Amino acid sequence: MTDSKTPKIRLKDVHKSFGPKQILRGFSLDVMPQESVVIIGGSGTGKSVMLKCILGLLSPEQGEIEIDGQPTVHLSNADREEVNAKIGMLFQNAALFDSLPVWENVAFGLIQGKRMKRKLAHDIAIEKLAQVGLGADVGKMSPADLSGGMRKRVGLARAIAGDPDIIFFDEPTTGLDPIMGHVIDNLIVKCVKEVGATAISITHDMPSARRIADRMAMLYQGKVIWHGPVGQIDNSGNDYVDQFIHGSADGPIQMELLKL
Ligand SMILES: Nc1ncnc2c1ncn2[C@@H]1O[C@H](COP(=O)(O)OP(=O)(O)OP(=O)(O)O)[C@@H](O)[C@H]1O
Repeated sequence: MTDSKTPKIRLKDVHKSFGPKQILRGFSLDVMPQESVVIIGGSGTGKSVMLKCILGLLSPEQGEIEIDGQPTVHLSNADREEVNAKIGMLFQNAALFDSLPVWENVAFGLIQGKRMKRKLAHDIAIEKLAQVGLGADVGKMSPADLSGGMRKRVGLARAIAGDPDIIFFDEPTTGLDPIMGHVIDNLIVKCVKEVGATAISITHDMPSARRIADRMAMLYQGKVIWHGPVGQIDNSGNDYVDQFIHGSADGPIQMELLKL
């Protein structure tokens, strides 16, 4: 058990390079239990790399990542599996298997990871589909026959299927129209609350970020250069944040393309 003052997720001075390319250069961030933090930052700044480091898919060459106060960077495979079993994930493209019916996509982690009996996993999948507003009839369909918004709902149902402590949302509204994006944001907020999870999201969609974040953190040149409650984002006093949230081509952030 951990107390409420222990961050659910702590990244301390994380460095990650690929050859000569330094992507994370001292990334530090604490995410408190049941907090929803959105990471913003330009394309290619390392937001996905940061999530992959937390999941153990990439190994930082310096720094530490703690979950519930426990260091995770050098875990054995078995311990890593145990940590990752606490984490749900909604991928950018929902990453559904078209060869399996919707319910089995939702139940995938329960059957494969938790070795749950199919009947029980099926019933939980139907319950989770209901939580995201989809009926049992959708459970029998192929993901290939669903609209983009429905696929996102199914991805969300799968992310919450194992009642995770932590959920990652990777660009949850990409590819959706603004109204469906809003609906998915509301569902994300509702589901995260119902499960009692801690959430980290990465997105370029500022209206979505404002809806789902308690706090935002801006990544620039491998570090968190500003973080604060979502209500302070418009008065951050940080020129980089201002440029980013207004999507302005002029300002201190010089995109690689603009240098050409
Ligand atoms: N396995 C890898 N090998 C080499 N380079 C990589 C690898 N993974 C990521 N990178 C590089 O790291 C940089 C950051 O990538 P990342 O996907 O984290 O960016 P991002 O901030 O999530 O971008 P976007 O918002 O466009 O999705 C990019 O330059 C990318 O090419």
